[in-house]
Amino acid sequence: MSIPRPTYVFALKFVLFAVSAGLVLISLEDTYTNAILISLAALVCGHIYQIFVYPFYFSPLRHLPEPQGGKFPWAHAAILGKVANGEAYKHWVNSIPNDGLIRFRVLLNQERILLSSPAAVREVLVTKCYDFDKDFQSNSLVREILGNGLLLASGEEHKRQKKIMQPAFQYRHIKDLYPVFWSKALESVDCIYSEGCKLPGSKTPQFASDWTARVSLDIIGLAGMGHDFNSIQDPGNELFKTHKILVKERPFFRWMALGFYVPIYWFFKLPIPLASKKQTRDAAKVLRDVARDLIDEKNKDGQFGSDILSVAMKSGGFTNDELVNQMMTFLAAGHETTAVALTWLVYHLGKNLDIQRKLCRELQTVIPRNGKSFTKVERLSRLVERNVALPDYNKEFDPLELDRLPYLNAVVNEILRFEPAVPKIIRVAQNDVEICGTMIPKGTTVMMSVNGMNTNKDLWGDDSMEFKPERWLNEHGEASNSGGAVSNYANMTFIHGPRGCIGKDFARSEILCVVAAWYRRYTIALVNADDEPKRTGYLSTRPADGLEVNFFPVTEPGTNSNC
Ligand code: HEM
Repeated sequence: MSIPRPTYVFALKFVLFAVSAGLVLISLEDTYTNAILISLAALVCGHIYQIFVYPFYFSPLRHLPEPQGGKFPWAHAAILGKVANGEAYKHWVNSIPNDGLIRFRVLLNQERILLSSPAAVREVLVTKCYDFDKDFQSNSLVREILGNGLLLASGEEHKRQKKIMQPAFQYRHIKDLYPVFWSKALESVDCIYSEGCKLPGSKTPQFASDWTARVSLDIIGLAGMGHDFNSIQDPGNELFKTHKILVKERPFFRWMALGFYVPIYWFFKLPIPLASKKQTRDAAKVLRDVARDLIDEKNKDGQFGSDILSVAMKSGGFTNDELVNQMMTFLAAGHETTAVALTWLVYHLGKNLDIQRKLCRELQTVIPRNGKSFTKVERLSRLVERNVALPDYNKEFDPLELDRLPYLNAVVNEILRFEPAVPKIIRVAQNDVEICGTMIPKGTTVMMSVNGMNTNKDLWGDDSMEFKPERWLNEHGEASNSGGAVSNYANMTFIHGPRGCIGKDFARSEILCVVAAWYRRYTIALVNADDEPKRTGYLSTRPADGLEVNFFPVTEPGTNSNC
């Protein structure tokens, strides 16, 4: 169970103190005016102490390095509000000299800690994981939509749920899902061809984010719960539209951002009719009903597939309501994140056409044009292409082979490092607890900058700010698992420890399949290649304009290959 932050506790104590001081005076002197004046004075003094005295003269965090600026009343929140989600933390981690901890302040000088070293991150995420919990306010708001699933559960309840769900996400099970990932990826290739593929020179661009959302929703629907949302074929269908309402950052979710600075939770609980709140709840109900029907169906006919829901049901560890909560959690945590990662991949390969060509060439050596089996023409064209390994032409293509393609894996690892879909992590100290020898008072909010750590020069080398898949290859062109980083904690994309992303292998394999299918068949060119896209989003950060691209078919390997 999380707790409110120190400032609110402090303010509450002073209100109580002021009111009781007032009551004592009323009973002693019976003069209401004096009593009210003294109560007010106590309140004002308390707040002056908390805002102007404590953070600078008494706080155990006062000696830590701070970013520049930070003027009253907004303090460093003024900077956080001006730049895209997570960008200020990234800058601070990479520019402020520190020993692993940075202090910053938000509205009315409330103190926050930003972690910047592997040792500090390790303490919070691994060795003292349950001394820190997720943010009480945002969790409570999101829990109304998703239920108390794995993402939001705390303490012992979280341990119980993770133990039951873990087997469904182990790689030995994820590899059974490759055919689902691959068939959906191929379906999107065909649909892009009929809806959006352009011959060179024609100009009707597509939005990359639209295709990444469609393909990733179908994959999480089918591989997660055995249900085809059919959004690749039919983006106008009701379920796709409903899911869009849920993941779109409506004002409902923006309240969470405000909650970082002021205690909005209780206000939000008041029965004030807000259109966005109702719309989000209605959309959640539709999806919960779909999940409930699927569970009932599976229970009735006893047919369990290889999807995550079936595996969870077979474990027998969850009630039906808990299963619904888990499905809502996977739909929320597993859709937008992979869609965003894929969109950024399209952007960076659009900026780096040489990387795109190298990837395409690797894919053409092993994947048949139709993604299934090699045709006679392909066999012939490969014979004329020199230095191309000859695949076994009689075999159906097995998507598990993608795991063995070094450049494809390097490109996917690099996009996950360079553009982590979740750029910042928030925790709240549940007790007075030390991080790297500094005492952190109970209730302090602790931030981790995922994109800051992922691009830190000290951890990744001087080229840390470049998009460079080659860092994931050794000198023989074979896969290198660390990407050259000096610590395991340098790569924070899926974080670490007991609360690390359970969908890590699922997401990687899904992205691998979609990228292989798309770049095997298309060159994807940015419409505005010279513009840096504006970033938007509170939970994940994506290109604000949806990223306009053109899909051009690549020619087959042979003397005239265009990739
Ligand atoms: C590129 C894709 C993804 C990224 C970058 C990502 C990242 C993350 C991160 C950073 C967390 C930790 C959040 C926190 O503790 O504050 C997390 C947790 C989680 N993710 Fe993912 N995720 C991805 C894909 C997925 C997928 C595909 C699924 C499910 C199918 C999934 C399910 C979850 C769940 C259930 C948790 C909570 C785990 C726990 O608290 O024990 N994620 N993810």
